[in-house]
Amino acid sequence: MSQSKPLLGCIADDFTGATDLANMLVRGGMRTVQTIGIPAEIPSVAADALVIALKSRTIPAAEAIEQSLAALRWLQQQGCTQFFFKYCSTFDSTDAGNIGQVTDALLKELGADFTIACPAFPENGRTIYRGYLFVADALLNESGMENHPLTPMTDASLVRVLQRQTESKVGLVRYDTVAKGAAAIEERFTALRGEGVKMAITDAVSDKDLFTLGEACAGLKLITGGSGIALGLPENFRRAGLLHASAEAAQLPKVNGLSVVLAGSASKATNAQVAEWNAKHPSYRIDPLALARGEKIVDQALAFADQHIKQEPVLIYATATPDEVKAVQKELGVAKAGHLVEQALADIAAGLHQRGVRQFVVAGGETSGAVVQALNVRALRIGPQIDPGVPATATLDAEPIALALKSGNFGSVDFFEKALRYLDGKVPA
Ligand SMILES: Nc1ncnc2c1ncn2[C@@H]1O[C@H](COP(=O)(O)OP(=O)(O)OP(=O)(O)O)[C@@H](O)[C@H]1O
Ligand SMILES: O=C(O)[C@@H](O)C(=O)CO
Repeated sequence: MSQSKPLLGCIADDFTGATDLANMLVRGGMRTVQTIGIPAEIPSVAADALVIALKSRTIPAAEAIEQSLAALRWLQQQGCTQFFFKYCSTFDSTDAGNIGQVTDALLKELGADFTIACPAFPENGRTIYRGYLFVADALLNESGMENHPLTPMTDASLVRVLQRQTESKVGLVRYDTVAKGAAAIEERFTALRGEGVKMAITDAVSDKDLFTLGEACAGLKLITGGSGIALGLPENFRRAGLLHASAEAAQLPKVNGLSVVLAGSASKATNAQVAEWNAKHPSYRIDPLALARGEKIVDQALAFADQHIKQEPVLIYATATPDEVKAVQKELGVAKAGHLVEQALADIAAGLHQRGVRQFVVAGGETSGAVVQALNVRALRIGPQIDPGVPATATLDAEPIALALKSGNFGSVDFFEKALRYLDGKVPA
């Protein structure tokens, strides 16, 4: 893999989340490689951190545990000494899992008795106070996340949400402790351990809090959370003399080819980005009910792309308002609707690749998972940040594909156009 062994081994429960975390680690000076699932062969580039992207957020808990443990064992074999379980900054999960269940399994496998759960990502408006998660000015359950197609978040108390997913005791490190600094946080960890707490939600309202928390986590075998809590981790390795300054900036190879945008996210931000694109550029809308009726939607979408892509990029999307999504789900069921749309976008991505498309902007974590699997992507090099939480990436193949995998609620309203510029190598100085 590299002259030196990787330090941090990360398991992400979806693909956009994985690039979000990888982006954060790269910004912190860690050379980072992201693999799609457990790689069959070891990537041949040097890395201080490895991020394994799973698609385990919404699968049955037993399968998520099995996949996460397999990923952990592979990371241990590569020499990683600290481990990170990355999930969504909006704590996307249901009572059936998988955050609590997977955390329990990872702790047990590592022989560890305590970890934190910190999805805070202030740069993207996610803050935690007294255990309650806010998205910008709204509590999680009033932020639009209560309408998520797969993981509706209807309770903002993360202690309660996590407690429903585990038999282990869940605790809280409150903001007043975090504000006192790393030593006070570590004391609180010890006290919580004494009370039998295995997982503690940690308050954090700013990047400064995340740096402090990161420092306090230096001795933990396992850290769990969003990408924000990774902010402070590179410094721990530097302080220990294990991470050295690297001249390798977040550089990507130039990827030539046609470009498209695929959106299977129904999140608020994606809805706004789709509307912005539609005002100026061509797009094709996938109707999930037509898919369910067996209409040849994939062929129609590809035929539409054929009319445009040699002149300009197109958007192909299933993105819809919460009411429209609910109506489709009522008719088809949540899982079937999600799967039909993901499969269609995956088939469309494969068809577009055959037509010479090499630059893909993809919106939605589940959607990105389906698309990168269809494109046979095995590992990604992480490039410059497009917007907070979303880097430009390129596959590690001889003939690379450029990808921007956008989490549903990330990115400015003009994200699609901006991302296409980045994938084309037009990065502002
Ligand atoms: N019009 C629609 N009707 C029903 N389901 C849809 C529709 N559009 C998209 N979906 C499904 O909704 C789910 C959206 O999940 P996805 O993870 O891709 O986006 P997201 O949740 O916004 O992103 P993230 O997980 O990064 O926050 C997918 O399973 C997708 O297939
Ligand atoms: O943490 C986030 O919000 C994202 O990286 C993500 O996981 C959304 O799917």
